[in-house]
Amino acid sequence: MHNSFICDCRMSSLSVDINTPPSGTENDEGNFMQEGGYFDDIFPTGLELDEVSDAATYYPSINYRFPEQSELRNYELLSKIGEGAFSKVFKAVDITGNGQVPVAIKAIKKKSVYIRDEEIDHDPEGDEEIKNSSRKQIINEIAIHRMVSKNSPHFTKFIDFEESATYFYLVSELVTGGEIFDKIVQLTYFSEDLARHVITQVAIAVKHMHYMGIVHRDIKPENLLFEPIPFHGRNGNIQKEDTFKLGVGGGGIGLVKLMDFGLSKRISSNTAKTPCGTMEYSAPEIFKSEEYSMKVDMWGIGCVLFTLLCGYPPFYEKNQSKLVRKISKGDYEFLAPWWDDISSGAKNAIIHLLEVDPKKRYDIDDFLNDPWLNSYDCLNSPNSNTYATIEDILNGSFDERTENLHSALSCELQKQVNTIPHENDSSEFIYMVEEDRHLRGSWTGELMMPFTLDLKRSSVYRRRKDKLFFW
Ligand SMILES: Nc1ncnc2c1ncn2[C@@H]1O[C@H](COP(=O)(O)OP(=O)(O)OP(=O)(O)O)[C@@H](O)[C@H]1O
Repeated sequence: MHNSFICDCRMSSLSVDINTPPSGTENDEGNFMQEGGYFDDIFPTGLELDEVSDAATYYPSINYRFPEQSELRNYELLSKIGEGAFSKVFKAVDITGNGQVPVAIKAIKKKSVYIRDEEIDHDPEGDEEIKNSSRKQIINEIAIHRMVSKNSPHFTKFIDFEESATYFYLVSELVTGGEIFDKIVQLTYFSEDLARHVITQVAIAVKHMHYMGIVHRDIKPENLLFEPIPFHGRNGNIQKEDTFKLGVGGGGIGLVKLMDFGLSKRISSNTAKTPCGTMEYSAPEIFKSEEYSMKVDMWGIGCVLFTLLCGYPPFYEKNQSKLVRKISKGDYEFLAPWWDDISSGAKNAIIHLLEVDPKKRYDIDDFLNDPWLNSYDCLNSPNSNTYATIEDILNGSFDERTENLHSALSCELQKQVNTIPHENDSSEFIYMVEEDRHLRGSWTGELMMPFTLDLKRSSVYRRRKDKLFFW
């Protein structure tokens, strides 16, 4: 489903001047299409779906390097850096003079979103309804992305939005390290300190979301990106983690950012009912159709932590119904020899996260206070080069905000908590919901998101399984 993160920085060779807008599509103010769409107040580049659809015909047929470029107005796509089930993600630059820092653009083909809806909607009342529901999904993703990333470094920053006849374009901060998933593949598994470094930052991000009344619902290593820090594999071996430094990171992983809000949801009463997520990381209550809450994210954190520490996910079965049975019973093991050297503190944290009963499961504050999470092995080894050096600071791999994750945690949380709009005074979100009501057609409840069982890239698992087999 995802391509590896290959940051190819070559400029695309466009054969036309894409700074020149297509004729006949601008209004007097220079805005593309008619103003007044409900996106306009939320997103400066907002466009109305129907008006845009007609405009597609004005585009000259040009051989762009990427077809997604042809209808994109303000950015030039440079290279493809990722792919989701229904989208392609590109490295791009703003061509309107609003900054030269490269950004990431997720181009979602509308048709694929509509087809996905058709597959899962049992009784669609026609195209319009499907379009509206898809649009609602996208609005939801953008609004949540925009809200949560405003005041926290642990999310990819939301930057902009464009809509054309064929695509939704979501513009966000470009994170250059790649996915944590690929790091697990590269290193096979992480030291406990590096696992703490990653999962603490995920927990801070989740705390931020939960405080805003938003549940992410798709926490997995593929949705965790990182800013790189210099990496020197032990003895030149790139598959061995280097020294971990508190406040800096290790294994080439610095700041960690949570992304992909496609399944995120604002839940007012702390509960939600729509089954969704990536199967291996989904909590048992989802399969049991019970009401579930913010605690599903805690299960996701548990699955990620387990995977970071041993290199394979806690639940894996090719057969989906067997997988569901295993998850429902919380049937996982700390298999020897993989878990022999992993501390009881780490196992204890996982046991509390992978607790089948959501009422007994850790909530985000319980996890942030977990003793294992709040201790670092490197602090107990006097000879190790634990802290950031001048070199780290000079080469930018030192992140002041996380100078000492151990103590910065509470300070960071406090800072974030102070800037989070409280549930009741989140006018932006309320506004979005109000605007949603203006959608044509009726909105008939939530979509059932399909489970995506994708272990194609889980070479981690295969590698571990092979090793187990030959052990
Ligand atoms: N801001 C970003 N910076 C760098 N890479 C990114 C960024 N956003 C996305 N990517 C890359 O593109 C991939 C796909 O993005 P994303 O997960 O948002 O797409 P999706 O269609 O929602 O995927 P999925 O099918 O998992 O839901 C990511 O896994 C990541 O490798």
